Formats: sequence, structure tokens, C-alpha cells
Amino acid sequence: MTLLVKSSYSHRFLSSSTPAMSVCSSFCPQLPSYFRQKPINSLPTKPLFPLSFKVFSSQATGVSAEDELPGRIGFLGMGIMGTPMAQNLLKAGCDVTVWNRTKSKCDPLISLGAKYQPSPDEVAASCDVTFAMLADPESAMDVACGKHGAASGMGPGKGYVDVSTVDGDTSKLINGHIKATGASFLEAPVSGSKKPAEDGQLIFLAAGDKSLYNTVAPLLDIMGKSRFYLGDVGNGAAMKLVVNMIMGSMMATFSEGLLLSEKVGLDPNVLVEVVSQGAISAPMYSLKGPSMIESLYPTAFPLKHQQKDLRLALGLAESVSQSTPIAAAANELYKVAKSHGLSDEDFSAVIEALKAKK
Ligand SMILES: NC(=O)C1=CN([C@@H]2O[C@H](COP(=O)(O)OP(=O)(O)OC[C@H]3O[C@@H](n4cnc5c(N)ncnc54)[C@H](OP(=O)(O)O)[C@@H]3O)[C@@H](O)[C@H]2O)C=CC1
Ligand SMILES: O=CCCC(=O)O
Repeated sequence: MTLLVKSSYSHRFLSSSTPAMSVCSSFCPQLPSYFRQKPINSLPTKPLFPLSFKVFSSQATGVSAEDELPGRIGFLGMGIMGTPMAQNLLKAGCDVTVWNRTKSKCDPLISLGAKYQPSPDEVAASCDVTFAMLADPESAMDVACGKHGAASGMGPGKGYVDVSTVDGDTSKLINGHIKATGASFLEAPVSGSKKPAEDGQLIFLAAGDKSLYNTVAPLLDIMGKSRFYLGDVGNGAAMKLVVNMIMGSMMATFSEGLLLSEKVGLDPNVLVEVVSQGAISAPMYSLKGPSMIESLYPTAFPLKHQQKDLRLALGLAESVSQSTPIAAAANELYKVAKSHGLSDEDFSAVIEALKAKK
């Protein structure tokens, strides 16, 4: 397994034989000259091309001089996550072509200089590497392998990187369709929500073709703060589902705690503060707690996607006979929340399901 972490103020590839500035310059030739010419130690506070260093590795990693870097990047799916991810590639000077089922969501990207193609296969045909950030297994399959799907535009020398959260079986099916065209495939679901996507601070959980992983590493580093290479297709999906299974259960029990504290006469704001200082502190609690207390759920991670991830995680657990009673109970709560019309609210709206249970 390989983990690379973005660090501040320096160039990107410690393990690369190619200096990071020249890698990134050839990758995104339209980069502002500032970033191409500034000495490494004078980069700005928000590192656009920060140092990546290997903290744990059992395999070769990094980008070598002979790796061919993709010049034209496709991006399919301009939702909450896809839009800022594609924006960050554009802002870094990359040549990006976008597509979305609802075309109007491409407009902000087109204003920023993105090209547009009217179907996934036309994006794939016109690009070296195509990313996909889609809602669920069904849409990921359809956009990759359906009529006018990306696979129809793929071929040798091209790469497809699916960053959607899907189950391993779906990812393997997409892998099969893409590989059948002679192209390479990588699954790379992300940890981190809307704000980390905007800030280029996502965590990529990649698995699949190692050479494609190396090729797209500079792009992952533009969109994220760290990346793990986890081996065979399915491992990235599994890691993502386990992480989100934990997260979904955490949010459900946090909701119970907020409501219980209030019912016994405590100030839930103080509970959030106490939690933030102790061993169970998590950024999620401090971030979401205050708005949950106000019954506000501005959508960063839609509740319907959290329930989808719990459903898929339970399927994963079932496949290996692992008992997951806490996650199963949490899943039921998200299903109740969905039945109350909260699908498109933030997943923290799951607390409303507990309010309804008198
Ligand atoms: N939001 C978050 O915090 C995070 C989300 N994720 C995962 O990333 C993925 C995307 O999430 P997010 O951006 O929040 O979701 P959104 O619901 O905002 O976006 C979903 C995207 O999928 C497209 N889509 C849905 N159904 C279809 C279909 N049948 N055919 C073609 N396109 C379709 C939508 O197109 P249209 O605009 O036309 O509806 C949209 O582009 C999900 O798998 C989610 O679990 C991962 C990490 C964090
Ligand atoms: O899949 C969504 C994950 C959201 C997060 O990691 O904050």
C-alpha cells in the first residue's frame, strides 16, 4: 500500500526523478508563469504544487520522467463534488472538458474556460484521461458503460478514473468494460466533502492500474491533500465504504447525544464543546453540531448518498459474514429520514428522524 501526503511550501514529488515544477508545467502548460518560475521555497501559503512524500510504501510510487502525462482531461458529473474538483483542475491551468446529464451545471465551468462535449463517449474520445464523479452505482455504470457511455470513446493509451462512491462489484464491472477497449482503469473514491473538494484537500483511495495511478498523480494532488494506492480494483471502493459506514454511525449516535443532552436540560452547544476537547473529538462534530442544534442542514454530503453508502457497506459486510449491527441500525435511521423527504438535505439531517420518533 502506498500513501502520499501533500505537504506545504515545496514541490510535489519527492520520489520523482523529474522536478515537480517541470512535471506540472508540462502537464498543465497554461499554468500561470508564477507557478512555473517561482523558486520552490517561495510558493504561496495554499500550496498549489506542494511536496508529496511517501510515508508508507511497499511498492514503487511517484511519477517518473518516462511517465506520459495526459494533456486533455475529461470530467463527467458536475454535482456537489465534481464541480469544485473540475474547477481546481481548471484553476491549475489544465485543459478540461466537462459533461453533465443536466447541461446547465456545466455552465460555471465553461465560464472558467472548460470545453464541453454533449456525451460521455465524446468527452472520452477527446481526452487522454477522463474522471467521473457520479451519484451511485447505477449512474456510474450508465455513464461509463451505457449507450453513449465513456467506454465507447475509450481506447489504448487512454485512462478512466472513477471517483464516485460505488461498491466493488460495480467498480469491477466498469473496469472490465474500460479494459476491454484497451484503456486503463483506476477507481479513486474520495474522503472529504464539499469544502475539502473546494480547497483541494480530498483524500483519494485509489486502486487499479498502477501506471494510470502514477500518470494521474499530479491531478490527484491538485484536487487532494493525500492519496493511497490500495492495489486491486475493489479495494478503494471497500475502503471508502468502511470509512463512510463509520461516519454514518458516528453521525447517528451524535444526533442521539445532542437530543438527549437537550432533553435532560443540558446545553447541546456545551456538549459540542466538551466533545471537541476530548478523545472522541472529530472535525465533523464541531462542523455540523452548531447547525444541527439550529435544525439547519446546508447540504455538503446529501443524506441519500450517506444511506446509499451504508447500504453498500452492509452488503460488503454481508459478503464476508461480518456482523455490523450498529451500522445496520444507523442505516434504518437514514431510511426513516429519507421517508421524511430529507434525501437532498445534508446527512446531518438524520437527527430529524429521531425527533420524529416520539
Ligand atoms: N458530497 C460529498 O460530501 C461527497 C460525495 N461523495 C460521493 O461522490 C459522488 C457524487 O456526490 P455529490 O457530488 O455529492 O452528488 P450530487 O448528487 O451533487 O451529484 C451527483 C452527480 O451524478 C449525476 N447523476 C445522477 N444520476 C445520474 C444518471 N442516472 N445519469 C447520469 N448522471 C447522473 C448528477 O447529474 P445531474 O446534475 O444531472 O443530476 C450529478 O452530476 C457520490 O457517489 C457520493 O457518494 C464522496 C465524497 C464526499
Ligand atoms: O462520502 C462522503 C464523505 C464526506 C466526508 O468525508 O466528509
